[in-house]
Parts: sequence; structure tokens; C-alpha cells
Amino acid sequence: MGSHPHPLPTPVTPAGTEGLAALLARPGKALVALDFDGTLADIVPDPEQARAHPGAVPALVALAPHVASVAVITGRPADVAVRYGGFAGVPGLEHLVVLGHYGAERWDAVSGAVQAPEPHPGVAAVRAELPGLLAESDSWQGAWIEEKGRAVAVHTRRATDPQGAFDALREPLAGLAARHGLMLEPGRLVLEMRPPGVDKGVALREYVDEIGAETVVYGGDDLGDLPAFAAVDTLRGDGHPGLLLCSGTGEVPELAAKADLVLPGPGALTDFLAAVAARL
Ligand SMILES: O=P(O)(O)OC[C@H]1O[C@H](O[C@H]2O[C@H](CO)[C@@H](O)[C@H](O)[C@H]2O)[C@H](O)[C@@H](O)[C@@H]1O
Repeated sequence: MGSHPHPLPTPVTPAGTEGLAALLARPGKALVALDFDGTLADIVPDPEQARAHPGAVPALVALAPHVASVAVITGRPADVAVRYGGFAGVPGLEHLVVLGHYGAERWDAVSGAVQAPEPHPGVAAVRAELPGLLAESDSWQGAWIEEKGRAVAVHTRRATDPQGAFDALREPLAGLAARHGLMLEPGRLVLEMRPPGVDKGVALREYVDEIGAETVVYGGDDLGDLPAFAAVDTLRGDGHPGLLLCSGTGEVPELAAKADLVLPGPGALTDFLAAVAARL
């Protein structure tokens, strides 16, 4: 162990310690699944400027040959995560899978294509009403719309009062979403209106079953990752070792409280993945 340049941080829970031990002992039976924004990519004020941390692709490339599968599970459209991540055409990531829109979409590196369901009609209705709603009050001044194709998001990170705008918008946007058969997905200073029926927990569980993974490592940073954390907890109850990583600097304490290991942001998380890969 003394020959490794990067130390391997220790999980703070017995379940996480068991999950890490299983990953190191039987990597070929492990799935490593990771969120994109805030986990593999640093948070930036403009979502269009988000890109994978420089350490992310090298860490995934180092891990991929040893494990059963590496997957990215994100709220982004799958093709956007692939583009911003720089995941396509990378030697070593020929089997990468990206589950976008919380699992509604799937991109795989083998085909290079995205599989997606029919668009939900509520998204077009919300899109049409949203500018009128945002013009109704000064309480959310500076909030702006991210067009996501199969969903619409309202960001407040660049609003005059980011948290105040987020809080003030939560109820009206929940109402707007519900009127059109959508759900409200709150995140880090973002409120997304999206079709129901899938979440990162459902997506993770289905993918674990599909590939027959024994051990599951999941890393996230936001409220949308809570269902995936819950899925890993359930899997642990069913005898699958699991390791829950939180990429966090304090913005989402709800997720950090449930993690086996909190790493301070994408740089630390990708260092951890690289340190694991170096031991395989
Ligand atoms: O599931 P994820 O991959 O974590 O995607 C969740 C949302 O991420 C993006 O918003 C977040 O990142 C932005 C860029 O760093 C940041 O400006 C924003 O405040 C964050 O909430 C993305 O724009 C959303 O569409 C995703 O749903």
C-alpha cells in the first residue's frame, strides 16, 4: 500500500467500508455509477459552461477495464452530458453508458445513439406558460429558464437573491408542473419540471439488474441523487455491497448525511476514483 502516491480515504460507515472492500476484492462484479454536474463536473454559474473536471475522464478510463460497468446517471439530456463530459470516442470508455433525464434517456458508447421515449405533452404547455409566470413577481428577479428538451428548468444561481428566488418559486412552479402532469425536481438552485415515472433510483436499480452487478458504487451531489442513494441502501439490504459517495462542499447536507464518504467536490471525487483504480 505504501507504493501508492494517492491515499485512499476511508468510508465513515461499516456498510461503506464493506462496499469499498468488495469493490477492491471483486472489481469485475462492480458497477460504478456517477452523477455529472457537481460530481464529475464543477458547479459553475452558467450550465452551458459546465465541463467534466480534468481528472474525470482519466479516472473513468483507469477504472473501466477493471469493473463490470461505468455509468453516468444525470438529470441532463444524455447527449448534453456526453458532450460536456467529453465521453464519446474515448479509448477505454468503449462501453460507457449515460442515463440522461434521470434515466428516461440512454446513450451508450457502443452505438453512439440515444434511446428516448416520446416527449411528454405537458412540457410544451409548461414552456408556453413559464415566461408569463416569471414576469409576475420581482421576488425571483434574475431567475432564468434552461430549455432541456424533455423538461424545463428554472435556475436561480444568478438571481439577485438566489436562495430567496428558489424558495419563492418552489410553490408556483410545483403548481404549474402539476397542472400539466409533470413533477417538480428541486436541485442546487434549480427547479426542474419534468415527466414523472422514472428517477435515478429506478434507473440505477434497473441497470444493476441488467448487468447483474454484485457491488454498487454511486456518487452524487444533489437532491436528485437521493433516490439512487436509497436504491443502494435497498440493494445493501438484499446482500449487495454498496458504497455511497457524496461530492459536497455543504450545499446539500441532506445527501452528505446519507453518504459513506464525503469528498469535497469533483476534484477530490475523481482523485478517489483514480486512487481506487490504482489499487485494482
Ligand atoms: O443530475 P446532474 O448531472 O447533477 O444534473 C442536475 C442539474 O445540473 C445542472 O444544474 C446544476 O449545475 C449547473 C452548472 O454547474 C449550475 O449552474 C446549477 O446551479 C446546478 O443546479 C443542469 O443545468 C440541470 O439541468 C440539471 O438538472
